Amino acid sequence: VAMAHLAWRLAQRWCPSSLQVISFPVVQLHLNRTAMRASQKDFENAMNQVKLLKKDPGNEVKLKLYSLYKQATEGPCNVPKPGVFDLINKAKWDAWNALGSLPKETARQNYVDLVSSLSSSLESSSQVEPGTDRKSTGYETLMVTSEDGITKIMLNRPTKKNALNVEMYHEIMHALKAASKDDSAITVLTGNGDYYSSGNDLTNFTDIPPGGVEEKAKNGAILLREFVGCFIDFPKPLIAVVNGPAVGISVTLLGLFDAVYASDRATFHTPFSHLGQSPEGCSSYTFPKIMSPAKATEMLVFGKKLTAGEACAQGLVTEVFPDRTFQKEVWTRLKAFAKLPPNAMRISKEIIRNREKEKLHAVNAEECSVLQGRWLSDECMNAVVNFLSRKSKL
Ligand SMILES: CCCC/C=C/CC(=O)SCCNC(=O)CCNC(=O)[C@H](O)C(C)(C)COP(=O)(O)OP(=O)(O)OC[C@H]1O[C@@H](n2cnc3c(N)ncnc32)[C@H](O)[C@@H]1OP(=O)(O)O
Repeated sequence: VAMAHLAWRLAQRWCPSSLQVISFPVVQLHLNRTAMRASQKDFENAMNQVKLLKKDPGNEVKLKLYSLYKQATEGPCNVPKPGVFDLINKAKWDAWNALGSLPKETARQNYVDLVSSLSSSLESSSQVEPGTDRKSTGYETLMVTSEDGITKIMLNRPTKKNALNVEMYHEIMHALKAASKDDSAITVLTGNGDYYSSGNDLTNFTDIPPGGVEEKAKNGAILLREFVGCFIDFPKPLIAVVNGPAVGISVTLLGLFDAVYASDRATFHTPFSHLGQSPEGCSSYTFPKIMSPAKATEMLVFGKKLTAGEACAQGLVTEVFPDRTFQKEVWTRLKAFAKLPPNAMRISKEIIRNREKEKLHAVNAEECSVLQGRWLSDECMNAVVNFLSRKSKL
């Protein structure tokens, strides 16, 4: 009820017309002109594009635009948190604050990317020519764009640190299936905001079906198996652009990527024992192979959090970049990769991965079955309850 009320209040305040709503940060842009540096022109173009949007992008997107704008121009949230009853300003504050210490440059880039995806998605689909560069949305929890031979799947719940809710699992599977068939050469997974992903959304455990917790655990295991299976079978080069901290399943899956580029702000944390859970994403097989059994045990059993540099030294991360230049350097490199002959890349990936596939599917099935049992354990239930009742964080 509170959320519906908030959405209604936001709509009332911000939506007399989409231009009026979204032009709010444009005005401030001019006041903050001096804060702009290298990509000021792109940023200003993006602000202008926003004014030309024909359809209202919705409150969630407007909050994102607002927070990225504030972060890009003023840096991390620097104003006191509004009171609980000041719903609109609290929503805006929450969105801005959720960006944490995201650098101004990255916020500007994310703003430009977001506007770019909106400009395309909110126009008539008849303007999209088959075979040309395109951007697609229709996703609630992702931003998916396809250009320069790269399909980019961006996890897009920054206010929840890109935690994977059930909808996001389904949308990622859908986006991967679409990417496997589109005309892009490579596919990239990344996160919007200051986190890459905080892993499984722990509120996934709260929606109990009529069959009770057993049915919930069984459904979770089926979903997880299908989800991880999509990564095992993905046919094109799959690259993770780890823009910030990664937790849980967002870390374990990295063992199934073809390359992992990380900002030096990223950390890698798999606190399964703390959560009464056990490894997934085929990490019980890939991690010992990648980094040695003992190092894998430190991560997967003892929950040791690695810095980006440590993860790179262990072979989980391919290369680490300074956060300041991360986006620019990585995307320049990816654009060059995407120009390589796509069939050759696909075939080379196949020959590297194929002999492992059967094993990976078997490991996935076993991990899901073990996890199904863990989700019913007191250890796991207590950990989830503690998080949800704000008694614990990682
Ligand atoms: C069906 C398939 C299942 C596959 C299983 C996979 C296993 C895993 O992935 S295990 C890993 C699970 N993840 C966690 O345990 C992380 C829990 N989150 C945290 O400890 C903290 O939120 C954080 C350390 C990630 C960030 O702390 P910080 O203080 O910077 O920010 P917060 O105020 O806590 O977060 C903002 C906002 O986001 C919500 N949130 C963040 N992560 C999650 C999450 N994993 N699940 C649910 N909600 C999450 C957090 O509650 C805040 O929400 P509110 O603003 O509404 O309070």
